[in-house]
Amino acid sequence: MTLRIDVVTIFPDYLAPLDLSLIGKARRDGLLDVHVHDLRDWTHDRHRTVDDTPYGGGAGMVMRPEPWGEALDEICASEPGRTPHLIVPGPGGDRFTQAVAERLATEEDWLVFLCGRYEGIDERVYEEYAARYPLSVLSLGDYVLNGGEVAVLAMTEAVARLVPGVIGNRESLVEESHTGGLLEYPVYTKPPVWREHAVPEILLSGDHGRIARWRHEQRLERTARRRPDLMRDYQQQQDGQGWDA
Ligand SMILES: Nc1cc(-c2ccc3ccn(Cc4ccccc4)c3c2)n[nH]1
Repeated sequence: MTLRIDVVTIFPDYLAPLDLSLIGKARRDGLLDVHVHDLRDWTHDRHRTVDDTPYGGGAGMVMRPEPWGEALDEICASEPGRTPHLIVPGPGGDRFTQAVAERLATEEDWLVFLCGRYEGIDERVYEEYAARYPLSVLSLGDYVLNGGEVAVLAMTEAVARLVPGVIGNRESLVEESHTGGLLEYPVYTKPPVWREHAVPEILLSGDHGRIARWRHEQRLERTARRRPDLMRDYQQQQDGQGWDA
C-alpha cells in the first residue's frame, strides 16, 4: 500500500520542498502520495478567517476549531476503509526520533499532519479527533518554532526516506546516524591527501573486514564522545540482546 501523506496548513507554499529531490521523485514514481491542503479552503467568510482571540485573554490568537473540523472530516473520509494517523507537531509533544520515524514508516500507510500556527489550535480539535483516530502530538526538539510546517518537512523527510524505493541504495540507510542507535562513521573521498589531511590508511587497504570493524569502532567512539545518552541506550540494548541471544 502506497504511503499517503496529507498536510493541512495556512502556508501551503512552505511545503513546496516536498516537490523537490528524492521526495519529489518518489511522488512522481508513485511511491508516495502527498497532498498539501490550504486550511483556508474550509473557511466561508470574506477574509477566510482561521484564527480568533483566546478565551481567558492573553497575547496572540488561537486557531478556530470549525475550519479544522470541516477540513479533517473531508480529508479523513477520502480513503474509505483506511484509517489515518493524525500527527500534530507541538513543542510539548513526544520526541520525534529515528525510532518514531521507523515505526511510522513501517506501521502506518496514511499520515495526516496538522500544521498549527499562532498560539496553537483550539484544544477541542485534539479532543474531537483523538476520539476518532490515532492522534500523536510530536516535538522536533526542545526549541520553539512559529508553527508546525518546518516540523512537518523534517518528519516527512525522515519517514519518507525509509519507504522502500525512495532512497535508491538502501545499504546507505544501515550505516547512518541513529540507525541501530549509534552515530555515523566519518566518510572520505578523493583526493587521498587534501591540504595535508590524509585519508585514514585503513580505508585504502581494500581489507573490507578490517574496514567494517574500523567503521563500527568509529561509530562507538563518536557516540560515546558526542552522545553519552545514546551510548547508554545502545549498551543496554546490547546487554539485553546478549542475554536473549
Ligand atoms: N518542536 C517544536 C514544535 C513547535 C511548534 C509546532 C507547532 C506550532 C504551532 C504554533 N507554534 C508556536 C507556539 C510556540 C510555543 C507555544 C505554543 C505555540 C508551534 C510550535 N515548536 N517546537
